[in-house]
Amino acid sequence: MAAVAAAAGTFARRMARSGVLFPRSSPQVWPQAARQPPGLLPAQRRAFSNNKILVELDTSSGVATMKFKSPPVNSLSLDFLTEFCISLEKLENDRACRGLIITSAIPRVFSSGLDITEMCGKSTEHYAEFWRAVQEMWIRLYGSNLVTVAAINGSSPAGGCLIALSCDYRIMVENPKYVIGLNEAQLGIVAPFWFKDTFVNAVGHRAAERSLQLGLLHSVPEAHRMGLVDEVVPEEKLQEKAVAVMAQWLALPDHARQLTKSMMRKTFRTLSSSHPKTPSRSHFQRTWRC
Ligand SMILES: CCCCCCC/C=C/C(=O)SCCNC(=O)CCNC(=O)[C@H](O)C(C)(C)COP(=O)(O)OP(=O)(O)OC[C@H]1O[C@@H](n2cnc3c(N)ncnc32)[C@H](O)[C@@H]1OP(=O)(O)O
Repeated sequence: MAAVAAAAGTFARRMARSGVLFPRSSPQVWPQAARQPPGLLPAQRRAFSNNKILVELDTSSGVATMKFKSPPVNSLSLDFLTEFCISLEKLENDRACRGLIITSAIPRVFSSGLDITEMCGKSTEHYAEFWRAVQEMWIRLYGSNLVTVAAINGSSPAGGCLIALSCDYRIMVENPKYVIGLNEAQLGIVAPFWFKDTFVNAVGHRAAERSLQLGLLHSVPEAHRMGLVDEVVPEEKLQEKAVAVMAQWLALPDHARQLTKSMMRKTFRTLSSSHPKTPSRSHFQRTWRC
C-alpha cells in the first residue's frame, strides 16, 4: 500500500514537472474553434513533441493528431505512458482543441502493448509506479472530453488494443498482416478486469468471452465483423477517413456530446478506478518468470 502511495506521488510529480494543470473541471462549450477573437489571425498549427510522441494541433479545425514514435514497436513503457498522459492533459487544457486522432509513426505497428521489460526484475516501487501509469493512461483517455479517434495503422495487441478501445471510434487499415485483440491469455496472463470491461463495452459479452479466453488476435476483417473496429480502409485513405469521422463528431455541440459520453462511461469508470490494485512484485515475477 505504501509503495502504491509512493508511486502515485512519483507519477503526480512527473506530471507536475511537465507544467500541466489538471483536472479541467467544467465542460467546454461548442464550438471552441469559432471562439477566436475576431480580427486576430491565430497560428493555424501548433506542435509539441517528446522522444516518444509527436502532437500537432490544427487550431482552425480544433483537431490534434498524436503520433506514437517510439521504436521499435511503440511499447508502453513508463516513460511512454507518462508522456502520453502529459500530452493528453496539454490538449485537454488547450481551448483550441476539441478532437484527437491517435495513430502511429512506426510502420506496421500501432502499439505492441505494455512494455514487457517494465514488468521484469524491477523493484516493488517501480511496479507500483508503472501500474499506476497504466491505469492513469486508461482513466484519462477513456474519460477524455475530447472526441477521440484511433487511426490504427498496424498491429495492436493487448495494451495497444486497450488504447484503441478507449477511443470513441476506431478505424483500421486493411492489411492481412495486421492483428488486434487482447491476447493476454495466450501469454499465460489475465487481462485486468478494466481491460475486459472496455472490451465487452465494444464487442458485447459473448464475443468478448470467446476472444478473451482464447487470447485471440483478430485479423482486420474479423475485428470489423465483431465490432472491435468500426471501419476498415486502405492505408492511403486512413488520414482522410479519420478527419471525416472527426468532422462528423465535431458537428455536434460539445457539451451535449461530452455529457452523453460521460453518462455512458462514468459509472463504469468510477467503479473501475475505485479498485486500483497493483499486482504484487511476486505476481509480476511469477507471471513473467523473471
Ligand atoms: C503481473 C500482472 C501483469 C498483468 C499485465 C496484464 C496486461 C498486459 C498487457 C500487455 O500489453 S502485455 C504485452 C503484450 N504484447 C504482446 O504480446 C505483443 C508482442 N509483440 C508482438 O507481437 C510483435 O512484436 C509486434 C508488435 C506484432 C511487432 O512485430 P515485429 O515483427 O514488427 O517486431 P518484433 O521483431 O516482434 O519486435 C521488435 C522488438 O520489439 C520487442 N518487443 C515487442 N513487443 C514488445 C513489448 N510488448 N514490450 C517490450 N518489447 C517488445 C521485441 O522483443 C523485439 O526486440 P529485439 O528482439 O529487437 O530486441
